[in-house]
Amino acid sequence: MTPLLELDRISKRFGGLHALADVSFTVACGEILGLIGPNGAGKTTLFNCISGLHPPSSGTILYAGSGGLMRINGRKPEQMTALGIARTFQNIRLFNSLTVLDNVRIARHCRTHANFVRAVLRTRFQRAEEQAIVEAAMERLRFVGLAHHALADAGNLAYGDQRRLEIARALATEPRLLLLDEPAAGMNPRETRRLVDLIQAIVATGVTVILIEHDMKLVMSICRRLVVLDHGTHIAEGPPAAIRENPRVIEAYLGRGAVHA
Ligand SMILES: Nc1ncnc2c1ncn2[C@@H]1O[C@H](COP(=O)(O)OP(=O)(O)OP(=O)(O)O)[C@@H](O)[C@H]1O
Repeated sequence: MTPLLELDRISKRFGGLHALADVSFTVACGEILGLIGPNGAGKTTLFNCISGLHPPSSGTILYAGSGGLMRINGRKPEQMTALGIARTFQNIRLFNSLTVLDNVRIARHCRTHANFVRAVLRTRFQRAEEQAIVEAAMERLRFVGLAHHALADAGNLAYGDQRRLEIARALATEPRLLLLDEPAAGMNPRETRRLVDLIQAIVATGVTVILIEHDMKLVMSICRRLVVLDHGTHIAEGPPAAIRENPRVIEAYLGRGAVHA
């Protein structure tokens, strides 16, 4: 397997709380890796470390760049985005009063060369680039099935559509690694089925995905490999069938005694 991301003994402390303790695992190029664990296990904290929102307290994050694996600890979120790491959030973070198209256009700006002077002067370069941004944004909206809502306010979209808009926005940054934080939360079964198709279509384009999800049916069906966290520690890793039978995982989810019940 060719590694895209390697986490080596990542720890994160908030005061006296060890949200993550020595978490290590590797993500291969092109896979959908499921990251699961009970509430408070440290899953979102790990996404925050990888995406630069909260740098780890210790440990190393390695990411495959053009010259091989490089250490990316401590880079800011916009630098992580420029490296090709994009994410969605557990609580949807859209600009509700902007249109669906504008939400994606804003994200797209990280891949452009616009600057203040060009913007004020409205140079031909600037106008051409703006046009390219709109086209690229529309392409992402078509990809997630939201092109027909392009001019609607984001806040007026149905819940499942808002989640897919978040994904379109992340895709607009041209990621190599996409971190999806509970994308199926609050979705009905039909929306969840569409989400599964969408995630598979994203991976088919060459993007690697790490998926945090509490919907076990979804995770087990879409991921060939799972990593399980509990109380900030890595307790298991492997294919869904083995994880389902793993006594430490059963205990983490159901409590002591469940293993022998
Ligand atoms: N910014 C923060 N400041 C202090 N404590 C935090 C912060 N972020 C997370 N925590 C704590 O770290 C622990 C791990 O939280 P985290 O949100 O990463 O868990 P999770 O596995 O994503 O949970 P859930 O499945 O409920 O979303 C929790 O005890 C949480 O309260």
